[in-house]
Amino acid sequence: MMTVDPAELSRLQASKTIGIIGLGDMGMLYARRFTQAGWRVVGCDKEEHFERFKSEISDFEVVLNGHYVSRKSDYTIYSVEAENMDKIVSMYCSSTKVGGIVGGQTSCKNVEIAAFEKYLPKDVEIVSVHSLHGPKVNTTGQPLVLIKHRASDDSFRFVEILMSCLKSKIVYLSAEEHDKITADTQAVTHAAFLSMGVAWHNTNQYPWETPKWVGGLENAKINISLRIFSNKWHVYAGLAITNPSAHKQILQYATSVTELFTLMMKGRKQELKERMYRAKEKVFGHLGKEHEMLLNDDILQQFSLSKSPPEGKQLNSHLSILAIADSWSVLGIVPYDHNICSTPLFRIFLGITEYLFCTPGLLEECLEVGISQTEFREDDLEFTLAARSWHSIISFGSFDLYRQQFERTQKFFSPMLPEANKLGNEMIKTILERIHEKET
Ligand SMILES: NC(=O)C1=CN([C@@H]2O[C@H](COP(=O)(O)OP(=O)(O)OC[C@H]3O[C@@H](n4cnc5c(N)ncnc54)[C@H](OP(=O)(O)O)[C@@H]3O)[C@@H](O)[C@H]2O)C=CC1
Ligand SMILES: O=C(O)C(=O)Cc1ccc(O)cc1
Repeated sequence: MMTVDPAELSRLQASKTIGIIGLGDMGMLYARRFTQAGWRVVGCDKEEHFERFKSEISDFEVVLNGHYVSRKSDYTIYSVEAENMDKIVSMYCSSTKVGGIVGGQTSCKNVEIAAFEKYLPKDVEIVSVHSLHGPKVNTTGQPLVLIKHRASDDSFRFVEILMSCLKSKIVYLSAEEHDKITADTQAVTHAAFLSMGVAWHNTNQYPWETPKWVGGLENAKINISLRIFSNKWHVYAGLAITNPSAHKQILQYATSVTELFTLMMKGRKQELKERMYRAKEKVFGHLGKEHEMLLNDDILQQFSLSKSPPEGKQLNSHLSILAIADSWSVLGIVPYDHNICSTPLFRIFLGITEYLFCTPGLLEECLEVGISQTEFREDDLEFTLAARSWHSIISFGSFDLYRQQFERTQKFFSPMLPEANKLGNEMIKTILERIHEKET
């Protein structure tokens, strides 16, 4: 954690105003936390929401639109949908205070920085941010990326001091580095869990009601998938569609799923084994004997959505997990290198993959099931189709199709989403505490 001189903090808080454009989940989180820490905050949402926000919010100033925010603020953060970033920046940027600083919270920096460079007056500085967690996660200790794109050291220091109230772990990156890492971590993780959800939907199963999806690994898959479907579609669409590096990762994931499923169907056991052992060596080969695994089946066992979880476990090919290790292997990604900059969902995906590959005998068991049992063929086929369909939608850049596919499955799961969210929060809290213990 950085140290902040109290006198410097008081001087900045007395002289600077922080602006937030977009008072949705993340914008509101920032506005509230900055206000509570003693900063002067001014925010806005869409003009049509002004009266509602004005009557509901009393702890910071709410104004009609982004022009009023920009004129007053020394640091303005755009916290809006990625799809509309270019349009919204073009609307308000010319009102930015002379000599001010501007940044954004969007999950991919490619479009955000391009919009700032295109529309902002040259005297305006650019420092962008990205909190690598959802709005309901405790910010303490979570990664927060800071991007000093066009700014003096003093201006950057001001943003660092402002952000210190979140008690997050600051990670310093360029916009390009940020997008490359988040493509490797977030985008492909979401693609996997979105595909699980669509596959369950297309086979008309609520997995917590089916005796097939039993045990800790299955609980993690179900809870994360439903957690994603309980969020807003635009968050996931934006970070996948607007990030060119993400397209490559998601294509590789869909290709790995297809190729592994084909080997299973054809019964090409030796080829499948060699490929997965190669992936194991490339992704997990560097872990020493003393490496303590983050997750195991027992820890995850307690987080079942089922009212009376069946005993024992059902063997599964775990195609979705085999395919992520294969993708990392083919693309030469060592996921542990990204731990410093990872989201809770990515850490869990890595944790369950590590568990499957590093528990003696478990990988062999999965490969055997994949080759010789037909119990999961239909599910694996639907999963393959879903992974390929998400890849098509993302590579065509269609926000509209993304929304349709997402909301269709969201509706299917809607009766269970509140409960799944509660359980998912508990599961994430437990796992984050475990990560914290391991790190300290
Ligand atoms: N949710 C998450 O887990 C995380 C999200 N992010 C990123 O942060 C950004 C915001 O996400 P999040 O808060 O979740 O999304 P929300 O949809 O909750 O918030 C966006 C807000 O911006 C408003 N808005 C749209 N246009 C304007 C405008 N012209 N002027 C002012 N406000 C406007 C929206 O109104 P309306 O709803 O009416 O369109 C909405 O209230 C996104 O780019 C997302 O990718 C980053 C980290 C985590
Ligand atoms: O942890 C995840 O991957 C999430 O789903 C929450 C999330 C969504 C978007 C972001 O830009 C950062 C975090």
